[in-house]
Amino acid sequence: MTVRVRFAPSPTGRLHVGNVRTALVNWLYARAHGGVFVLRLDDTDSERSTQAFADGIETDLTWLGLGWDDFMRQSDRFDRYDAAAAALRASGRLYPCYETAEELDLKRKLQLAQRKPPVYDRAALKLTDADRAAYEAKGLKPHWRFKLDEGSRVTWRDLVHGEPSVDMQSLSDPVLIRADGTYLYTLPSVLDDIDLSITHVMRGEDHVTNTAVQIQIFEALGAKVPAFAHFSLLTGAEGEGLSKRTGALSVAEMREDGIEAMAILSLLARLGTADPVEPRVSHADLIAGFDVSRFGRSAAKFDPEELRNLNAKLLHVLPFESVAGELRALGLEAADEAFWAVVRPNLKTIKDARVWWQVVEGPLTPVVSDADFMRTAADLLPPEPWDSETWKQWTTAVKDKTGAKGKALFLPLRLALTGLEHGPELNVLLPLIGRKRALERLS
Ligand SMILES: Nc1ncnc2c1ncn2[C@@H]1O[C@H](COP(=O)(O)OP(=O)(O)OP(=O)(O)O)[C@@H](O)[C@H]1O
Repeated sequence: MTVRVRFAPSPTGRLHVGNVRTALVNWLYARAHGGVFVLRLDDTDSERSTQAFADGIETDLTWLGLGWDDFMRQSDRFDRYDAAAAALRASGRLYPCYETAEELDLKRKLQLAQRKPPVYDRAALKLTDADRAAYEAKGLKPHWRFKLDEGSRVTWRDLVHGEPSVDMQSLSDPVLIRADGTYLYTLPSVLDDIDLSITHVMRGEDHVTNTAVQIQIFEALGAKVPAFAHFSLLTGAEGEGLSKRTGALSVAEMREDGIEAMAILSLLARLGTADPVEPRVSHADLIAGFDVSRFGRSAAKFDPEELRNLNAKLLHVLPFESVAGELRALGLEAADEAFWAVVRPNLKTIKDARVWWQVVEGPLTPVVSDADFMRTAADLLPPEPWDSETWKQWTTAVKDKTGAKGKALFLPLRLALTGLEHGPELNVLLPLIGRKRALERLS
């Protein structure tokens, strides 16, 4: 059996890290099992879904390297949903209800006052044809509820949650179709999963109750029920919930800030597991380290500070080939492997490379406090070619001549050569700066 999984966001905002964690576990599960990863846009809500957000989701996934093998868009499939709804009506599992929101609210309040669970009382099932005709004559349109098989608990084997079990008597028959004829998420999602032959539905814990309901819909439609995995939801660093609509912790913003896709993925692949977070340099590395059984049920916090630290750690080990494109995009076309090897231990984000490129290439304003000292140092600069020994030879000569040592020797030279107090090791930086520019800066 080929594993087939899907990531199904609604195009109502840019992806946040919680969405991406769900996309990532699906993608990794597909790749680790030689399976198929489907991107499905849940865009039945035409008021909040936009093409721009759909494009944004594709841009984000592509940038993250989470490519999809198949694509589906719910707004293309209303005929299919209508046909399935008709079949459910015919079998008596989908029934029309005419209560207004106010009436339902009142019912709930009464039930709560009587210490009863606020579950829909199925009054609509008792309506006669004449009652329904009377509602229609008043211009009322029905919403449609799925009749749950309330006799039993629904239980399933969950790759993360063990064996969750939902008491169906505690649930109201869910509305599948609103009075304006639009579909809620529940039914289209099941039909898409059936038609895409999805074998594993892997999503956030926000869907556990949906799953119990959807299992009954799969069964009512005579379809095979897929396996499920519900991952704990990621929160922000303070435990706050995430929503695409607020735009917080969006990957688009992280990319703007110069964070590496692999840093985001490395962190998300480990949050919610007991395994240590470590930088992964490639997708192949992530796949090799992936094990769905490592994910636990406790909520996991996403800390932007942890991401920034991991990003720095990752940059320190990334080979030049992995960043050549990014350096070009920053306008550093001539940056080469030697430059990368020298500067990468000093980077927090790739954007910092621009600072060091300017330190190497100039122009910069040297900081010179003692002109005589610099003149002496300039006179002692060895002839080229330079290598990583040159700095030591030169500073030893300057020390012997001037008597300066330690910080008093190195800091003025660094300030003159780079304009900055800190930075890459000068033994490797000096050969990149070269004799001509070094002389200009010392004088
Ligand atoms: N905080 C989260 N952590 C992990 N997964 C999440 C989180 N929020 C949503 N998801 C998952 O992302 C997928 C896409 O969900 P959805 O488009 O509803 O995202 P959302 O952020 O809740 O959207 P919106 O804010 O627009 O309602 C679902 O599988 C959902 O379970």
